[in-house]
Amino acid sequence: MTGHEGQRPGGRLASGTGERVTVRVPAKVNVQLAVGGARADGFHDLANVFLAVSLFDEVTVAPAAELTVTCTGPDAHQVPLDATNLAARAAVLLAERHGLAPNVHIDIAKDIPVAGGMAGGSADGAGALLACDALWGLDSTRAELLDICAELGSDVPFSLVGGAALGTGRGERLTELPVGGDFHWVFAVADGGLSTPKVYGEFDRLNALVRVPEPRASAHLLEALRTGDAAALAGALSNDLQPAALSLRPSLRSTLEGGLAAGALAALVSGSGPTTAFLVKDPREAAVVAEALLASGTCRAARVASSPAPGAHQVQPRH
Ligand SMILES: C[C@@](CO)(OP(=O)(O)O)[C@H](O)COP(=O)(O)OP(=O)(O)OC[C@H]1O[C@@H](n2ccc(N)nc2=O)[C@H](O)[C@@H]1O
Ligand SMILES: Nc1ncnc2c1ncn2[C@@H]1O[C@H](COP(=O)(O)OP(=O)(O)O)[C@@H](O)[C@H]1O
Repeated sequence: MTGHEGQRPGGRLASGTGERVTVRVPAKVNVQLAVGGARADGFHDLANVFLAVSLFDEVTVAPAAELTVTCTGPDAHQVPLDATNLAARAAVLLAERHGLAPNVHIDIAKDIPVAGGMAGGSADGAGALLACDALWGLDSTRAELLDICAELGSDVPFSLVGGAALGTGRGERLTELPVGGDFHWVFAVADGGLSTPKVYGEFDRLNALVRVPEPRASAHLLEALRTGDAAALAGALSNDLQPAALSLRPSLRSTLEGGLAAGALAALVSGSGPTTAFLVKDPREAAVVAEALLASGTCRAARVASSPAPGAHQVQPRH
């Protein structure tokens, strides 16, 4: 990995700052997303194998008269700047737990596609949490931060942890996984987002007459991650939400086919979509597949990334 200047292990407060804290947080791809039947609380039990990838948002917090949010980047217009923003919600939850007023300005430099199944909002929630914890000198434990993350959303704990992890329950209970090498990816960004609850709803509709089995992590997949074997990982990738995402957005089929025709080892929808993910052999193949995807006109952008990537971590603020 490059570009982690100023990284502080554990995301602790840079000594002597107190004015501005910046945290960088990765996107994710689900290399396996096994989905169980709908639970009474509306969620689904999962075996969710997360892999963090090297597309990052940066969340900067600074003291302010009141809680405000700004966002920059190509997708910034799609990000809510009110109290529903996951970064704002993180600041409020942490402040409440410590009897503080959440008087911070939060600036999000957004590079993760919005509503694309790459957990960009979750990344900003985890980033704001770690950044406010440092700004306010709270020194929360990892367990305290993970607890707040789980309250913010099912994917948020993984954004804090990064690397690779198996998420069980609704995806919030994490077991970190060993990864034995780098994997290379191309992500095709679609026009417009897909709503996560709608995709889970479509999964329920498509499986209404089926007995959905208990979700389980694949031993082959965990072994492929552990050994860093891209060909084996390609054979083990799976996403139970893919039929639902394709049902809601049939045009994704041609994007998946286009990337495979251009030489990707495997293709799948990322999480609830509509971003599609292509596992490739190396960075050179990544460039070839990205160019072919763009030329095909079946996606809005093609992004190259590698994994695993580190979880939320503090970096030097940009000036
Ligand atoms: C599908 C996944 C795969 O990692 O990610 P995305 O593709 O959205 O990034 C996740 O399960 C998304 O997690 P996240 O986006 O944090 O969802 P939450 O805010 O907790 O829940 C939003 C809604 O999604 C549905 N939901 C979410 C998680 C889960 N295990 N079962 C569900 O049914 C519920 O309808 C819930 O109300
Ligand atoms: N900081 C944020 N960044 C992006 N989206 C956010 C954020 N906070 C709340 N949202 C909302 O979350 C929705 C899902 O966005 P995102 O987390 O990017 O996608 P996904 O859930 O598919 O991974 C968006 O449509 C937006 O309304």
